[in-house]
Formats: sequence, C-alpha cells, structure tokens
Amino acid sequence: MKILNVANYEEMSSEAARLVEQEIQRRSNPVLGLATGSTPLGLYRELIEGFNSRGISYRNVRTVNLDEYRGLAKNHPNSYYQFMNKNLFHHLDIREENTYIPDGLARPVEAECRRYEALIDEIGPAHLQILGIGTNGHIGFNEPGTPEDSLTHCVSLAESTRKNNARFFDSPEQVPTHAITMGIASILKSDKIVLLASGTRKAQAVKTLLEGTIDTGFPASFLRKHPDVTLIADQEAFHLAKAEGK
Ligand SMILES: O=P(O)(O)OC[C@H]1O[C@](O)(CO)[C@@H](O)[C@@H]1O
Repeated sequence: MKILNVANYEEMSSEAARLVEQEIQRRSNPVLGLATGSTPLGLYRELIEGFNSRGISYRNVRTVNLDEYRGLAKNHPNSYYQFMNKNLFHHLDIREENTYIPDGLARPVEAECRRYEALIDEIGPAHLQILGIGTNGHIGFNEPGTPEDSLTHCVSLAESTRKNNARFFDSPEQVPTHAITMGIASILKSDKIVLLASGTRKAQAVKTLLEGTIDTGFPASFLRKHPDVTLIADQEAFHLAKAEGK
C-alpha cells in the first residue's frame, strides 16, 4: 500500500483530485468508482473546481457508486443518488446516463444486486475507485464479518454505522436498516484504489488498517491484498499509527 501522509483535509482532497484528474486525462473512456459520506466532499469540490477552472471534462467519464440505502427512492433527500447529484454530478458536464448507482427500491433485491455486479463487469471495473473508511473498518457498506469474496449484496447496517450516519437524517430512526453495496471482491476488481481518511475519528481505523491482521473482522484490511492502493490520510488520522513510529 502506498501511503501519503498529508497535513490536513484540504491537502487530502487536493491530492486525491490530482490522482482522479490524472486518470481522466490519460484515458479516452475513464471509469471512476465513487463513494459517499463526508470524507470525499472536499475531493468533489476540488473536481468541480477542476472542471470550472482547469478545463477537465467529464463528457466521456462513466461512474459507478459503491452503495445505496435500501428503501430510499432516488428523489429522497438522503438517497446517495441525490447526494451524488447535489455534491458532484450536477456541477460537471457528465452525462446522467453514464452515472450508475444501485436502485434502492428495486425488487427483488437479489436481482438488483446481480444486475449491478454485471454492470460493474460490463462497463468497468473502475480504473480508479475512491473509498472512505468507516470507524469499524467498513468499506462501501461492507460491515465487519463480510467475506472477502463477496459481490454486490444487500446488507443489514451495523448500529454504529446507523449512528454515525444519523447526522444526515432528521432523526436516528430514519436511517435505513439496510443497504445495497458492492462487495469486497467487487471493490478489489478496480485497477487502482484511493482510500481517504481524515480526522482523529478515523485514527484507530487507520492504525488497524496498517498494523492489524487481514481478516473479515476489519473489512478494509483486505485492501492490503490489492496491488495498487494509495492511502491518503491527514495527520490527525495518522496520529495513532505515528505514535508507534509508523
Ligand atoms: O466519510 P464518512 O462520512 O466518515 O463515512 C465513512 C464511510 O461510511 C460510509 O458513508 C457508509 O457509512 C461510506 O460510504 C464511507 O466510506
């Protein structure tokens, strides 16, 4: 794993944007794997800036998102479909039909998971996948216990994840109990992975990622088996690992 230890959130975001833009400029039909959550918001602001002032076009870019809440319609304010439109897609020249996110309402859910995995294989896998990390080591919505060979599937969200994400909803009870997520194997299909971590809240997760064992108890640990992962983390996120000389 390559490690970029940066000063702060802004630097993490601009380093990540630099890697994404490099990928876009060197390919005729780039495929980006995208994430939600608060961590990539700064990256998305940088990409919008790159579109507005550095002339980076998304006309030929296709995107596949990691996950979507189960039971939320596309037009629900907390759906990841809305999140992506509001925080990125609506500010770029990307074509709507080139942006893919699981359908949180599709039934049966197993068919939607199979459709999404087939889509990843058909248009992708991603040339570059952006990831955040949960405090419990989840990537996408792959909670602890998820097997390494998992493909897109429906998950029951950990209470800690629902609690962490409650800040985006009017009340904690409104956080959906389930989600559709790319599996660990689906994520590892990507050519390159860029994992972002910022703030003291993520320090224990970064330490476990770098120093713990590779097993299902900490899903992000499987990233250590991938040949091209770059961790971009700021000083606060690194401080526990650093305290032990890492
Ligand atoms: O970036 P945040 O908001 O800390 O979330 C971390 C992770 O949790 C999720 O939002 C899912 O709960 C992921 O999409 C994200 O990578």
